[in-house]
Amino acid sequence: MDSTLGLEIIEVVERAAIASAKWMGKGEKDTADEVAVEAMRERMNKIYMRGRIVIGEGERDDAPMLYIGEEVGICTRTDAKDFCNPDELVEIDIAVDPCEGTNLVAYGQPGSMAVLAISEKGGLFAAPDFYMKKLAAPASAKGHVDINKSATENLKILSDCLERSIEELVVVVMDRSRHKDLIQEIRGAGARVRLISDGDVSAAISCAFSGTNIHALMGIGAAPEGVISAAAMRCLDGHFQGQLIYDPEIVKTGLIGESKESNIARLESMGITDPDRVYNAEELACGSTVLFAACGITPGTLMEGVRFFHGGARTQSLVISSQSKTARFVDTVHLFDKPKYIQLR
Ligand SMILES: O=C(COP(=O)(O)O)[C@@H](O)[C@H](O)[C@H](O)[C@H](O)COP(=O)(O)O
Ligand SMILES: [Mn+2]
Ligand SMILES: [Mn+2]
Repeated sequence: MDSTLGLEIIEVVERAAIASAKWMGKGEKDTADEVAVEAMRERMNKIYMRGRIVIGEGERDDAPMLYIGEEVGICTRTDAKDFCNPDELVEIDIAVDPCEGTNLVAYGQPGSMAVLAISEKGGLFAAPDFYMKKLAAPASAKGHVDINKSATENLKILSDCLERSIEELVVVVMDRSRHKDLIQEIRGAGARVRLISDGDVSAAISCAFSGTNIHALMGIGAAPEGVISAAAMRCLDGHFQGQLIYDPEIVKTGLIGESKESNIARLESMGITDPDRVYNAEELACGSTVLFAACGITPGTLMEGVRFFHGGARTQSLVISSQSKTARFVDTVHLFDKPKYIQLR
């Protein structure tokens, strides 16, 4: 994969984050999402690449942009042969969430980001628009904790791996009724729970960074977000496991098809014959090279949000590469229109 891609995708997530941040706190989640999609797509189509969206805007809501299967990049244009040699370029698959945490942006809450993951063709699991049970934990617990074990058992293991008491552990769980028992169990085991209303990508990746005070993510979120989280965790060597959830009874909220049976049939039509399979990060993001980029929209555990000043904005992004084995925090000043000054922080 071209190493300059790592630089180009920083701008892709930055543009999406800036566009969305303009709608921060305005209570209009759809607009905050739409402008991020538009900005991401526009910048992506300027990159010298042959890309295809494998995780994108709604499978079900017939989204006009960054839809699953959409080809992106200069070298996918019909006139591509006039200025590039598409045959020489590796075909890449892209998973995007231009506005991860639309509610967080709309209501001015922390933890939203513009995010994407890239790998060569076939390198990312094309997750259906279902739910996923997730377990994320730091690298030292990788392969020791297990999604098939109870929360109590995993907390004991985590406590040993991190050499701290269970009381010193913080577990992020999405604040949903489906997690009532899970939350009770975690608290009962002695750990502390951080409930989030949205944004489990940020929570999953935060587990890989010491100092975030997040030691695990447990519970059920969306499957596409699971693949994006897995891409980052695979590069960071963190622990991530995901299991598709296709039973509407378990999820209790959201769109998840009519019945368990029809969902199993849908998974089968996609080639998923074992719907209960547990996938690890290396299976969800199996490509030989994986790139991940995110830019904070509102401030979060990992990144600052977009800060506007007269004539410009300052952003913070995180770019992770399996190839260069780096996690880069990129601080960028964007000059829009003859700024009166450049904000230092
Ligand atoms: O919070 C989220 C919303 O993402 P977005 O729609 O891109 O703003 C994600 O982090 C969650 O993973 C997920 O979408 C959520 O768990 C869906 O669950 P629910 O709200 O219960 O239907
Ligand atoms: Mn999302
Ligand atoms: Mn989104």
